[in-house]
Amino acid sequence: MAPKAAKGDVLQQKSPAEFFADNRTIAGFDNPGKCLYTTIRELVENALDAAESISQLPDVDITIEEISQTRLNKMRGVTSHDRIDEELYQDYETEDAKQKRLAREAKELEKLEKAAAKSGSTAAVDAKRKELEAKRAAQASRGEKTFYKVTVRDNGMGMAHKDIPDMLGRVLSGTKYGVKQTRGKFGLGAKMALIWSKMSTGLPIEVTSARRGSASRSYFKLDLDIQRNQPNVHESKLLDNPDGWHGAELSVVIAGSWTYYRAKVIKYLQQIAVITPYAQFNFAFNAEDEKNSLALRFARRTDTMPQPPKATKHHPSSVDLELIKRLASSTAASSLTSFLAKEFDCIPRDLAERIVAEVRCDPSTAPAELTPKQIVALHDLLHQLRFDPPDGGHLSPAGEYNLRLGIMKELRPEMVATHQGAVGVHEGHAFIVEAAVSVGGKNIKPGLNIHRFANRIPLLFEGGSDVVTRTALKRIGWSSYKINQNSDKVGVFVSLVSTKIPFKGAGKEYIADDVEEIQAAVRAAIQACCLQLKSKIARQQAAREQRQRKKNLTKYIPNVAAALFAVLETVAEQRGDENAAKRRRLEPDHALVVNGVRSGEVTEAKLAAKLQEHVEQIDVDMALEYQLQQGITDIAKVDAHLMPAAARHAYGPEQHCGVGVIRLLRAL
Ligand SMILES: Nc1ncnc2c1ncn2[C@@H]1O[C@H](COP(=O)(O)OP(=O)(O)OP(=O)(O)O)[C@@H](O)[C@H]1O
Repeated sequence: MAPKAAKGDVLQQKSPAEFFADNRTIAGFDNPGKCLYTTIRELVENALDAAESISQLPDVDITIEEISQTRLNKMRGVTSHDRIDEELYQDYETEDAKQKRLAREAKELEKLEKAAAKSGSTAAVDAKRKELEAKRAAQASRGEKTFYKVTVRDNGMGMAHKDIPDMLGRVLSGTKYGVKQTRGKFGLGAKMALIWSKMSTGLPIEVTSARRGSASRSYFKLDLDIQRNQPNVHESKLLDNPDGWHGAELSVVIAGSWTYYRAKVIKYLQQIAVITPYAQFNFAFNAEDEKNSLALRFARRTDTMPQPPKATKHHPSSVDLELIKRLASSTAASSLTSFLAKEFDCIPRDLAERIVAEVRCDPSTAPAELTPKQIVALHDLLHQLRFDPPDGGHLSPAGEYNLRLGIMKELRPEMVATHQGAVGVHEGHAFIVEAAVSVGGKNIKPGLNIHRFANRIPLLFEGGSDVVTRTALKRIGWSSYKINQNSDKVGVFVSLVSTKIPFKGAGKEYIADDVEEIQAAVRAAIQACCLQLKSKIARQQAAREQRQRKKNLTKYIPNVAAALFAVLETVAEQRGDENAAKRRRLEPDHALVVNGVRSGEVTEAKLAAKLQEHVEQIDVDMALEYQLQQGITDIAKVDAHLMPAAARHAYGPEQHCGVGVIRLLRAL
């Protein structure tokens, strides 16, 4: 007998919007701070997709306006009242508790001041004072929360007036579901921002948008009916578009935490500037208190934009039963043969005919009339056959040039190497891995600094589980490339592009480490960069060692000269002592030096100068020898011509040095 349903077990259904509202974490909307970060990120990525899809160099303006609870209440038409019963509030403190707290704080401060007097550093005292001040300010604001109006404006393709409500007010709706490399994929991001704004402030989203060449701009104020998963339009109108603007501007008011996520937001902007150096980002944080405001500009560094990604067809080895059914019912092809040739990648007509024969179907069968059994047979067959892999021509990697440029611009490393791997395939989807490894630079910590990108989105969270982090930490023998992974300032940049990135979760925060093909490609790309750096590092190390050796030798010259001169003086003074002279039979060269000391021609200063000259010579000889070892003598022999300063000139004497010959010109 089936178990009886408990009294409360009522069958319920959830709309997708309700599901994601209940499980915000899946989409990267964890706590208020993270929600602020993810909102910015989703809107910025939509802006970039929109500009790139029309081959427009992206201009993205991001503004965050801080809004106090009192101001938010005014916007919502809620009146703020004075408190009637203080004791009801979370921040209520009895007089007794307040006195105790003040005494405790004073004690803590006194202790820190005493320690500071001893150590001479007041840093800890200052930090404590700041903390107490912040606490006092929070108390004075009576636990008021802070809210943020996030506005992102772009110069992209814009949205059609009639589509805006569905695109932004219906979860799981979008234009990026095809087989194409895009930053967005799930049809969720902008709607999650709206859901969060509904949950935290109750305010709708405002959208202004225009398509290219449009005489009007669309304006919408809308929210999302979470239970029904459908847009709820508050206001819509068409405005004039006198300057022919195209793009979109979206504004949401949400709860957040700038203080805790400030660093992450800035890092995200820096990273997106690295991977999209052809975009310009203007960022402004407008605080309630002007002194806390911040403005950043990430200028465009190049007008060279990677070729935009192209939509491609499904690769036959990656399709599932449902997809075949869907394609069969929606295709314009009238026969099974043309269906296979038209709807799938890597199936030319002749192969399509052979497949149809193999599946034992009538080639003229209309795809929509395939029986469930025939579809199962076709599916099984497609997974058994051998097809050419996708060629990757539809992908749009950042390009080594852009990657290098972005890194140079943001980090200014001492050296950087880049590499783009060959096209790989995972579940029928082509992918390309690009990598860069840099050494040195500003604002970079010693050790491995790993930067991850997927479809040109920076990934900042869950790094520990990501394929790039794991590969860099565990699968690369850094020392064999003369890189010290603990003390050198190493930047590792890996960018993966594909029509399907195996993200774990809709929040797109990290890429699984369990896809062998991707793992191997990441490893190979990092290794290729390291190999390029190895010889540069070796050269740099040798030069450094040489400089150090020269420095050490030079340091001892005064002492050695003094000691040597003292010995020579002693020998010179033994002129009259016949027995001593007999005992000390001098080599002719040495006798010359001793005589020089006697005559005053050889002095301590002259000895020091000679030693210095010798050290310089060793330096030059070693440099030459090193170059010979490195086999770069040909480079040293390359002729270099300088423009004479005057039209009439004569050749001067040649100057020979260890590494080359310089012939000077004399103007006549
Ligand atoms: N700035 C914009 N310009 C033009 N179209 C936009 C813009 N923002 C959103 N859209 C449209 O709205 C759709 C839904 O956007 P949304 O952020 O919800 O999902 P997505 O970008 O498709 O996927 P994901 O959830 O992976 O980010 C997009 O597919 C796009 O067509």
